[in-house]
Amino acid sequence: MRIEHLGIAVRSLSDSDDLFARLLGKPNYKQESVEREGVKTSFYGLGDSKVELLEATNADSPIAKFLNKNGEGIHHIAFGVENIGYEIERLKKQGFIFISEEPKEGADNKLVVFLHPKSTNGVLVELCQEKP
Ligand SMILES: CC[C@@H](C(=O)O)C(=O)SCCNC(=O)CCNC(=O)[C@H](O)C(C)(C)COP(=O)(O)OP(=O)(O)OC[C@H]1O[C@@H](n2cnc3c(N)ncnc32)[C@H](O)[C@@H]1OP(=O)(O)O
Ligand SMILES: [Co+2]
Repeated sequence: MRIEHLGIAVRSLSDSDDLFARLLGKPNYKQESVEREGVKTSFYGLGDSKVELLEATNADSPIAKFLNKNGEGIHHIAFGVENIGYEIERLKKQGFIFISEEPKEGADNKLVVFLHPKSTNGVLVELCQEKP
């Protein structure tokens, strides 16, 4: 496993794109919406990892709920894995709780699943695998 990306919840993608481009000294390499998750994302490459900015696209989005409760900030950590099915089975046997055990299409050509923060010390964990 490695840290594939850090997800950061933001209120305005355009304002935060401006901020992160200045912070990291380079522009984002893509924006992509994932309607199922109710998010619009913006990605920055950072060595072997990425920063994923997340703006809510509707009021029911997990990002809208998170922003209402916590304000802007780190929303999740995503671990990159080679075989997501294998990791789901391995972690289930260890007692970890998945929000859904079915990998779904994420952003940036990935299959993704989430572990519930209640089973991971209050941190929302995403597993992601490159789409075959
Ligand atoms: C773009 C696709 C993909 C990618 O390719 O990278 C993404 O990153 S999508 C990112 C957005 N999608 C998700 O976050 C999906 C997974 N999340 C969920 O399913 C839900 O957010 C949740 C974690 C199940 C919580 O939903 P819900 O129970 O409806 O919300 P509550 O507000 O009632 O929270 C319950 C409980 O959970 C705590 N919580 C919520 N979000 C987080 C978080 N990001 N990190 C840590 N803890 C979180 C919340 O504080 C509540 O705790 P208690 O108050 O103690 O009960
Ligand atoms: Co993510």
